[in-house]
Amino acid sequence: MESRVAIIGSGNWGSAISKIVGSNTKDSDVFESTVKMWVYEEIIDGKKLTDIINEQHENTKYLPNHKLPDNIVAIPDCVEAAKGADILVFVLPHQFVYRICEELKPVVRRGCHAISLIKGVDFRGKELSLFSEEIERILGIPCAALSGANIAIEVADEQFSEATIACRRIQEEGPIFQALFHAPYFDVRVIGDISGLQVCGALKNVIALGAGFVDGLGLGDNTKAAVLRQGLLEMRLFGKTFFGGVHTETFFESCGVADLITTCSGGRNARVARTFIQTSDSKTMDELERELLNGQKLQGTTTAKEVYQFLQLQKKLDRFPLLVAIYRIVYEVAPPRSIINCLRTRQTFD
Ligand SMILES: NC(=O)C1=CN([C@@H]2O[C@H](COP(=O)(O)OP(=O)(O)OC[C@H]3O[C@@H](n4cnc5c(N)ncnc54)[C@H](O)[C@@H]3O)[C@@H](O)[C@H]2O)C=CC1
Ligand SMILES: O=C(CO)COP(=O)(O)O
Repeated sequence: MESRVAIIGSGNWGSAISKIVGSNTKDSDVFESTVKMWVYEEIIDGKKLTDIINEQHENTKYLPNHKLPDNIVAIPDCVEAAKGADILVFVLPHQFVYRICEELKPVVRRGCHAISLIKGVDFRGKELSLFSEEIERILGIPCAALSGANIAIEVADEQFSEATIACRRIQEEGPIFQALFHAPYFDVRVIGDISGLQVCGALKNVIALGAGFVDGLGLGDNTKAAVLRQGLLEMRLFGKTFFGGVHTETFFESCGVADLITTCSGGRNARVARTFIQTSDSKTMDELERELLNGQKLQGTTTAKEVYQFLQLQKKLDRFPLLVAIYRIVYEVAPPRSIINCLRTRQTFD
């Protein structure tokens, strides 16, 4: 029997990936053609976003000027979208995942598989977990993860990108997820390191804030490269310290260094962080996110806070100087140039 796919989320990345998923399920022997996509309902110019997507086949708010395949069907109720699915694709800003999973719990059927495209960590209380773990825990189904150097608009424009999928049973699940996500312009490699892949996806968003600060300060590429180098080291240390089975090789996949580079150059986190430094009227990152992103969500700011609080609890702040410096610039009005101090190997006084 063909597998039924549902996409949970329809923002900038959710809409871009729905182009690939819709095209791969259409006329497939493996997947049912129709893909239900949960859309957080909004009214755009007096019309429901779900109606716009279903009539115009375009998400005019989150991915304007890109046609979605007509077998992608927008559904405003997440329970309705997920009911009966064999594969659930989670692609929503990380702050909303927990609530949605709780809503889906009663309808997710046994034998269903999930894959998380979310970049972030879950920190509530004392435990820090990855979203594949949270989805598995709440819904009781296995969850893989996809991450890579994938600025949504470039993927939607069909510019060549690589991506990494991590799953536990590579032989069994790998080909299914490849069939769902691989495209001539979206080249997917499958690995086994689920934790490493997600640590990369979460932390690179924080490092990208640092890269944005460097841009905003008018510093050059050498300084930015220093931020990326230190960032990559802290990403690896974080993964190896707090999660089992994290491999150094993962940091050389698309989900690792490649995503770090792309996010630090063209991503939203870097862009908003740059403006944060350059604006003269001391706006907060949250204010700038609302002003600049038209409803899209920054993941780096919340992740910076979650990671900082976790490291504080673990008494390991001193081992992650760059992550700490970025947190303090965003939340404790530390001078932006303090980012340089944490890159120095010897104390100097400017
Ligand atoms: N945009 C990109 O280039 C990429 C994003 N990602 C990751 O994918 C995940 C999803 O990101 P995007 O699709 O870009 O989302 P987005 O940044 O476009 O976020 C907006 C989405 O959040 C929804 N939303 C707003 N308020 C909500 C609420 N109260 N409850 C539930 N949903 C609500 C909106 O309807 C919209 O679908 C994130 O973890 C992100 O890091 C990964 C690769 C690329
Ligand atoms: O994850 C991304 C690219 O791979 C997108 O990064 P931003 O959220 O900073 O735009």
